[in-house]
Amino acid sequence: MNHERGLKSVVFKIISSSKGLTLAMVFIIAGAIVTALFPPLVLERIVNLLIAPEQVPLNLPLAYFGLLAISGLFESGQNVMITKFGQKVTRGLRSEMCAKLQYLPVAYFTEHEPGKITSRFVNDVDAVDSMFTNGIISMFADAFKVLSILAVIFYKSKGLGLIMILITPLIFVMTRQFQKQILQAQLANRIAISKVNNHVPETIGNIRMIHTLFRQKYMEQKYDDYIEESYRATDKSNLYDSIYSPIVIFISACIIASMMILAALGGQVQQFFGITVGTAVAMIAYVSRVFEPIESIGMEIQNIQSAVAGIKRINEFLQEPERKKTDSSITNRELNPGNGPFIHFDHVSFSYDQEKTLENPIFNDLCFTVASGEAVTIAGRTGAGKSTIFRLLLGMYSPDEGRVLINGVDADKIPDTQKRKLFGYVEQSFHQVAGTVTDQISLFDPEISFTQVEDAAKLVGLHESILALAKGYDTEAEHAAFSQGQFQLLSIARAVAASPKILLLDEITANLDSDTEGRVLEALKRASQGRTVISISHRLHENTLNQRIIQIGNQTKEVI
Ligand SMILES: Nc1ncnc2c1ncn2[C@@H]1O[C@H](COP(=O)(O)OP(=O)(O)OP(=O)(O)O)[C@@H](O)[C@H]1O
Repeated sequence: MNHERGLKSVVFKIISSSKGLTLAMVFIIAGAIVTALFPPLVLERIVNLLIAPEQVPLNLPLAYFGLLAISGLFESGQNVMITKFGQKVTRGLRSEMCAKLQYLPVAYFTEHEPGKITSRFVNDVDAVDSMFTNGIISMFADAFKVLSILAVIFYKSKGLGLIMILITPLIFVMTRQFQKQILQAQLANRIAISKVNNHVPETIGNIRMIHTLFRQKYMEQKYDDYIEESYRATDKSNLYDSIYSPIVIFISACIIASMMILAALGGQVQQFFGITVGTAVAMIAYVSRVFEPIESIGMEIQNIQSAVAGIKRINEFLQEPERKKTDSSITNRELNPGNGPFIHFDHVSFSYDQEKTLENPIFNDLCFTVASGEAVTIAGRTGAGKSTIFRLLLGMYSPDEGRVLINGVDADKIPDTQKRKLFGYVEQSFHQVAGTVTDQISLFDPEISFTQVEDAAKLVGLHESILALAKGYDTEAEHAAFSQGQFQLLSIARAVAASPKILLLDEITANLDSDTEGRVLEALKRASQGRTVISISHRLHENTLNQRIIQIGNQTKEVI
């Protein structure tokens, strides 16, 4: 499956997978636009009959109320459908982005802060949602509403239609100006409020220093300035808000009054503007209906504008290059140790920064082998590249030159499906997942049975402690009061649960006291039986597993 495509094609895919919903939405929007035009036309007929004077058939007022009700229903339906459609797009987009995450190379996660990635999923997707629910679709619906009203007015009276066509863009420009001013004031208010919110904890946190250095007046003044800023901004926003409506009412009254005056004039003007009393009533109804969608279009444009940046960022995220393809034909059997070296770093050169590969590589022509069942320790100063060796072995990165081989197979070609049966990776600290104690060990892997989970816990000596918990293996991990050492044992159990051939141990006793360290090392000895073990250690004098040591770190040709 290709996940390297832009937002546009993802949205098209979501839309085409929900054709029924899209068609229903288009139908309901069209219904809302058309049905809103009818009630004033019926009113026109009623008034004309009353003026005639003629009997008004009962079905006309009934039709008027019926049409108003249908139009209201379509209007509500439109809102429901647009929201539903927006939710559908948002859900589809989030799941597409989540799938994309799985295909990104490890480097992406080191180069981008977690907060920023999360913000793509939360704020930026919300921006797309608001673009659909309160932006582009409603904007088209409102634009059609305005156009259809103008068309009916033009059809009824050319002169009045022309006046409306000339005035509508002016009303739109005025509305946008008001909205921009209100938005600016609201933004200024938000900034002022965030300053106020920061100021309070800052004052509390530094209260002793403020007293000692006699800065009370200064802090008080700053607080007053911020709330004054917020007060002014709110005041401005309220002012624009409160004068907009009377202005609109005044303009609409002026339009209606001038229409009526022109319609009442005689001669040539009468021909151009002339309307019946009934039509005049209908025109009044139409004019008052045209302002609402114009105001909405302004807000929708604003929503679209503020969504643009988020949409751009999501687009970039979706188009991020994905990690190298693995070879799905590689089977577990191919990774069973054979005659040659089990692990082979074959003249490996590597640098994280591709542009500086030649100037400053982490490894330059690194060579070493590890036999099956052997236990080795990688040693070297901080930053020498010990963890990088693990990352290359796990296939997270590819060497710039040379090959990293496991039983003759390139490590970066090994598919994810084989990794757990091949590697058990124990890190310095335990990373808990949401779930039970069993889940901590199995990591929700359906191929790991409960017996395997239990065996792993027994192997590391945790079985009894787990049974002592309120719900044993079914205890939620957050309610299991494990010590740091027990968490590290859990980490080893997790690593060996799938019976991997290779154990990678990254400074696993670094954060433990000597007593706990002893227990963990004992568990480790048991877990290492029959496996190839590579450890990273700073404390070589404590190399209790009596392993061969591979020293790295002089950045020159290294053959070990
Ligand atoms: N994702 C990364 N992107 C760029 N540089 C990195 C990345 N990870 C590590 N490095 C750099 O590569 C070098 C080797 O890092 P590595 O973590 O392999 O060292 P280490 O020997 O395990 O260090 P330590 O003993 O401190 O854990 C360091 O200079 C580190 O800053």
